[in-house]
Amino acid sequence: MDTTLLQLNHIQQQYAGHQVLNRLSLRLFKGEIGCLLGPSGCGKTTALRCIAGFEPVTDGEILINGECVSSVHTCVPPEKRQIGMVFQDYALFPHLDVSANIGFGLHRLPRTERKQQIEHWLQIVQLENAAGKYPHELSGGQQQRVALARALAPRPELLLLDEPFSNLDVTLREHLSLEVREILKKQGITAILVTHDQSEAFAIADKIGVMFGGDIQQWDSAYNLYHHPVNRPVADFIGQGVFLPGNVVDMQQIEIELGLLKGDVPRNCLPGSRIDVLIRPDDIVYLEDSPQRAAVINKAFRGAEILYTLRLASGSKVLSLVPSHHNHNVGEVIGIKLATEHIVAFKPVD
Ligand SMILES: Nc1ncnc2c1ncn2[C@@H]1O[C@H](COP(=O)(O)OP(=O)(O)OP(=O)(O)O)[C@@H](O)[C@H]1O
Repeated sequence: MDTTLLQLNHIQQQYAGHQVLNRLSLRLFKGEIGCLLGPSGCGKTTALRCIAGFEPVTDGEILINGECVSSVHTCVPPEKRQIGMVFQDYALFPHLDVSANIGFGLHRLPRTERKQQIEHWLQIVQLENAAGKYPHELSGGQQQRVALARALAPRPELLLLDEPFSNLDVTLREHLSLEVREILKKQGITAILVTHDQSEAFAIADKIGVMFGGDIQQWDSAYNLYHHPVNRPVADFIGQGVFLPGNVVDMQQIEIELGLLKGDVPRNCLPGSRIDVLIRPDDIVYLEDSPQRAAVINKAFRGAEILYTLRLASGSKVLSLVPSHHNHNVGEVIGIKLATEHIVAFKPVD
């Protein structure tokens, strides 16, 4: 059975009367990697600071391993929470070499054991050859691996990562987030990450909480956030796509310009009513001889694929992700086919 390691129950936090966290709740199981994802200012860092114990909560409670560490009455100090932290700016000690940085939180261990632990973590983050180097002699990615090893060496119950890869370039960011996921999974570490970068969240997390206005709109796997968003703000925020107008035929069918979609129609929409249907770039496939035609109005080369922006007969625009050997020019008219597997649709906004 899954054991809950971290639980936030309706936590609230305000700065000078401004409500920053608004009854935020989540549950993270032991060994799971969670992520708070949302636009700037939605309260991600504040939530992380509350979990760490740097900020008190003004209502609700935070439990770690079933023990209340934050409530209106309690705020267990950060050093007593068995939490490790990795920050955006690495925050390494500049006057200590890599080994000493990693060993910083291990001063209570006997000297030999401390040395063994440092070697163990150097190996895990693949920095055996950089043990005697100083932070300024390392690349950004290497510095962040030292920060990770330093945070993990004292074996915290929970690791908190605040935008840990945002100072790195895109390629390294993707590579390091996969590497960090592998390390955390192998070591069975429970972690929670804060980011506004979706691809980072998708690469590293088991569960992602999409935050707006101090609350989590949906706490779910990347797959479900993309394919089954619970509301329009989540659908808009996650991935790419456009909304096309449709008509509800019955509770299993919606008619849109591109044809008939089959699947569950939201219960609050009646047959005959208007509805907005989310069409993702992977819902429109290239089909050379299709009677359904669309004009290429923009294209973005992505390597294996090209993301086309297409104009339909009605003038509506859709996106389509097409294998890049189908290379068409702006202005060309191409054949497409609708290939949705389920319906994501919402009542039109008034
Ligand atoms: N110490 C503070 N005093 C007053 N207001 C604050 C303080 N810290 C944060 N805020 C406000 O709280 C809100 C949430 O900030 P927070 O840093 O948690 O957001 P965030 O989602 O992490 O944003 P970002 O992605 O830009 O870091 C913002 O409106 C911010 O201005």
